[in-house]
Parts: sequence; C-alpha cells; structure tokens
Amino acid sequence: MHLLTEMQRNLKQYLEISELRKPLAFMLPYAARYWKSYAGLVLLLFGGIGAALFFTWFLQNITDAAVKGDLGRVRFLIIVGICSTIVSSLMVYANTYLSSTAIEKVKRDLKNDLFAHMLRLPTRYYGNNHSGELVSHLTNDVNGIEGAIGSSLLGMLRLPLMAAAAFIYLVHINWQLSLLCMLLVPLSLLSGAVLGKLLRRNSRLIHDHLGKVNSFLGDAFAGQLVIRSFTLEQPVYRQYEDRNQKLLAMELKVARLRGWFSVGAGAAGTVAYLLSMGLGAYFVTQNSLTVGSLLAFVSLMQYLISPLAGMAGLWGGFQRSIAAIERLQKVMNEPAEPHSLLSVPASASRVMAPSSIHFHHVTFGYDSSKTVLDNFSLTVPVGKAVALVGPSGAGKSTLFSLAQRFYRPDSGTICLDQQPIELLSNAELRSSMAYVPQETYLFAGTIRDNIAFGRLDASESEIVQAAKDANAHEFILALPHGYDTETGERGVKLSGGQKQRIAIARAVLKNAPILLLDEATSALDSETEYLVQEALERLMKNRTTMVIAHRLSTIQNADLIVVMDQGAIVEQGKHHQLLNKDGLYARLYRLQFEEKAEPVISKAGNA
Ligand SMILES: Nc1ncnc2c1ncn2[C@@H]1O[C@H](COP(=O)(O)OP(=O)(O)OP(=O)(O)O)[C@@H](O)[C@H]1O
Repeated sequence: MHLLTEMQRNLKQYLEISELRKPLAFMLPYAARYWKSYAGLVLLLFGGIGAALFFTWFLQNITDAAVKGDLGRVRFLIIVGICSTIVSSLMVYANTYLSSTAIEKVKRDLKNDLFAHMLRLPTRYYGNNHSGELVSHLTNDVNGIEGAIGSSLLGMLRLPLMAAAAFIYLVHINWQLSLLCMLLVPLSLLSGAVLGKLLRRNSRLIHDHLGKVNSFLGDAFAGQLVIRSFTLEQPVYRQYEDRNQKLLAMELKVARLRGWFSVGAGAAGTVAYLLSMGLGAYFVTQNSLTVGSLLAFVSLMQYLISPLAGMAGLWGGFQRSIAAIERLQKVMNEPAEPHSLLSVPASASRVMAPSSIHFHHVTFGYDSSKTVLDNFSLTVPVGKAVALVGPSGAGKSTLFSLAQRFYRPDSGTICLDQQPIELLSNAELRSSMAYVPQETYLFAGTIRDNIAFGRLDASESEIVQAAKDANAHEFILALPHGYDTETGERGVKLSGGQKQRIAIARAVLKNAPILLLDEATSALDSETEYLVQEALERLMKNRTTMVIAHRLSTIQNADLIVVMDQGAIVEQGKHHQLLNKDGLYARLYRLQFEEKAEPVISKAGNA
C-alpha cells in the first residue's frame, strides 16, 4: 500500500500535474467566459474522432466489397463517402473558426486585465522592472498562452480520446494485434513527461530572455539620440546581435529536444506498425482476418501513431504556454495599490478646496538600507509658495512623490489641512494636485490632446484659454497645424521651453488647488524664460505651491525658502534673510552666480 502511494506520488511529480494546476486554474475563468465556443470545440472533437472511425469503417467495407466484386455496395459506399467528406470539411472550418475566436477573445481579456492591473501597481514596481519587460508581458507572454488554451490543449485532449476509441475499434477487429498497440501507451507517457519537464524549463528561459531583449530594444530606441551622438551604433548593434544569437541557441535547443522526441515517437510507431502489418498479413494468409480489416487496422494505427509523433509539437507548445502563463501570473499576483485610481469611479474624483500641506515627522527610504528623509516636518500654508532648495539628492523630488502617494512614508504622516492623505482615495488626492515635472512627457497625439490630459472633458475654448494662460497659444498657432499638430513620440518636435508651457497649460486646465512644480534645470533663452516664468506666476496665484527650485534667481519672491540637505531642513527663511545668514543657501547662490559669471570671464580672457 505504502509502495503504491509512493509510486503514485513519483508519477505525479514526474508528470508535473500539480505544477500545471496553478497556471491552468489561472486560465480557467478566462476560458470559462467563452464556454459556448469551447463546448462547440469539444463537440467537434468528438465529431472528428467519429469521422476518423467512420473513414476506417469506410475503408474496411469498400475494400471487402471490392474484393467480393459487389459493385452496388461500392457505389453506395462512394456516395456515403462524398457526403461524409463534405460534413467533415465543414467541421474543419467550424473548428478553425471557433478555436480562433475563443483564443483571441481570451487574449484580449487577459491583455485588458493585465494592463489594468499594471496601472494599479505601486510606483516601486515600475522602478524595479524595465518598461520593455512590461511590454513583453503584454505581447510575447500573452501571445504565448495560445498552446494552453487552444490548439495544443485540444490536441492533447483529442489524443487520448482518439487512442481509446481507436483501441476499442482495434479490439473489435483483432484483439491480438491490439495488444501490440498497448506497447505505445507507457512509452508515450514516459517520454512526454521527461520532454515536458525539459521543454518547460527551456521555454521559461526563452520567455525571460525575450523580456530582456525587449527591454534592451526599448532602451535603444528611447536613447537613440545618445547612441547617435556618441556613435554607439556598432557596440549596440553587436550587443543586440549577441542577444539574438543567444535566443537562437535557446530555440535550437528546444528544437533539438522536440526533434529527438519526434524521432523516438516516430520509431516506436513504425516498429508497432511493422509488427502489426507482419502479424496482420500472417492472419490474412490464415484466413482469420479479411483484407479490408487489415487495411482498416493499419489505417487506425496511423491515427494512433501520427498524433503520438505530433505529440512532441503539442506537448512542446503546451509547456511553452504554461511557462508564459507562469510569467503572467507573477505580474498578476503582485499586490496592487489599495486606493486605486481605477477602482474609484470618475465622479468621485472631485476637486478639493484649497488646503495647506503638512509633513509631520516623515521618515522614508526607497529601500531599508538608506534613509532619504529623516524625521522631516514642513508646513506649506494655504495659498502660499514654498521653494525647496538644496544639493542634488537632498530629497526634494522625494517630497513630491510622497505628497502624491507614489510611495508611502516609513513613519510620520502627510496631511492636507488636518486630513491625513491616507484617508483619501488616489483620485481625491491626485485631483487636488497639479504636478508640473522637470521633463515634460508628451504623448503621441496632437497638441490639443496633450493639453487635454489636464482635464479630459475640457472644451475647446477651455483648452485654448489654458494655452493662453501658459503663454503657449502664440507658438501653437505658429505650428504647421496649430492645435492639431502631432507632437510625435517623446515630443521630439517641440523645444524645451515649448514643452514646459504645454505642461503649464495642462496644470492650468486641471485647476487643482495645490501645485507641485519641479522647475526645469535646462537654461532657456531670456525671452522664453520670461514667458515661462510669467505663466508660472499666473498659475501659482491663489494656489498652495511647492516649487523645487534649481535656478535660485526665480524664487526670490517665494513666501518661504526651505534649504534641504541629506533629507533634512538645514535653513529656512526669505531670500534676503538666508543670504544674510551666509549658510548653505548663500553658498549655493554664490555658486550659481559664479557659474554664470565664469564663462564671461574665460571669454574675456580668451579675447
Ligand atoms: N526611485 C528611486 N529609487 C531609489 N532611490 C531613489 C529613487 N529616487 C531617488 N532616489 C534616491 O533618493 C535620494 C533623494 O533623491 P531625490 O530625487 O529626492 O533628490 P533631489 O533633491 O530631488 O535631487 P535632484 O535635485 O538632483 O533632483 C537620492 O539619493 C536618490 O539617489
């Protein structure tokens, strides 16, 4: 008894049934939505088996009728054969159509769910995973599931059913010959199990590698200007070539595995075929088997042998799909944000009244090894502008990320007025803030679309007004198609100053009571700088504003300047107070002043 359960456990492990359970359970609800198509496919599967048996019967009978010279029966059988060929062709069409519909619909649903889930994943996840890898999940992996929910799965269902039906028919024709076929069963189970394990492991490696190649390509295209200006085309091409070569080597390994399996399965089938032919011919000479029965037997053997040889392909496709599903499951199992933008209906995202922002004893680090903000406290009063200044890495941008809850503090609280932001949904929190980033990201689309991201239901006149307030209207009208001008991927067609004003227009349109402004570091010509500055001052009016200032000349009118260093406030006050203090602010200010002065001196020296 103990030995039996032990054997059972070993066999289970070998066939990896338990490992298959989770990925298949994950796919089941998706497939279940299209149960009608699948039910149709199962019916067609039985229809297909019936057709195979029918054609065997047909072969047996037409041969025997021909041997007996019974022309009337031959004629009748030919008519029956033509009719059944028409029916079986229709079944092939229905099978192709139904399986494609079911598979494509499941893929669509899975992509939608996956993307929705990805949108809800915490910011940290995006920091740890390359965008190319994420795209790979939505493309390579989703396309890779086909084997587990489509052709391979149905093929694998068909194989044992067909084998069982053929076996019953074979026993009916001649039981001694049928025993020969039994040899094939353990052989196919064993080789399938071994091959499955190897194929799945290799397929997982291939999917992982594909994800990395996608990430590499994403970088290569996003950074193409860097590649060109540093003439990195050759080394980048070589790296791609290497990765592609590695992929080829992996694919060839899988091909070799499948090839060996086909050889083994084919050889086993041929031996069984030759044996049954030889033995069958002997039975015919002994008159214990008719010629028709022998032909029927041989044809049935083909139904058994060819799927067995094809099993390498089916099993390979199936295992490859399981590896893809496992990768998708990993993403879907990542915990999503609890207060999700997507889980809140749009109507709930109301614009809040002007409020103050309070950081109470906030401590935070992106990872446990390094504290970025240490017991940080700051109040930004209603309608006032607080400028954050400090050396690179002081933690200024981190404050913005925490205020928008892209990350959560390790300890301490952040409040709008007296309300901790933890009590607000993402929609409530983020609709009360407009963020103008240092680098404006322009999505592919028109200028109008890009401004409308500030508020999707804005009218044309509101969009134009926002552009006017952002000092962007004039330059937009001067573009070839005005507001309909395509900005192109990554907004390559606009200058830095123009992009900034589009970002300001977005913020104007959003009309949020709190403004988070990350001032651009890149220097603008004085006219553009004036236009940007004027637009910003208009935007800041009557809003609670936090501004990260890189150019200290622009924040001299701020209500409060907070100087940060290594995650803590080291000084605060008005511009002149801080200059008089002669501390870090005064040093940074002098540094910028000298930086500006230096080229002038060196130019003068050269002259
Ligand atoms: N996504 C992130 N993951 C891990 N560490 C990060 C991340 N973003 C920032 N850091 C680290 O946190 C620290 C503070 O960065 P932060 O961007 O807040 O500084 P900053 O004052 O805004 O600098 P800068 O003026 O250069 O933008 C730095 O040491 C930085 O390396």
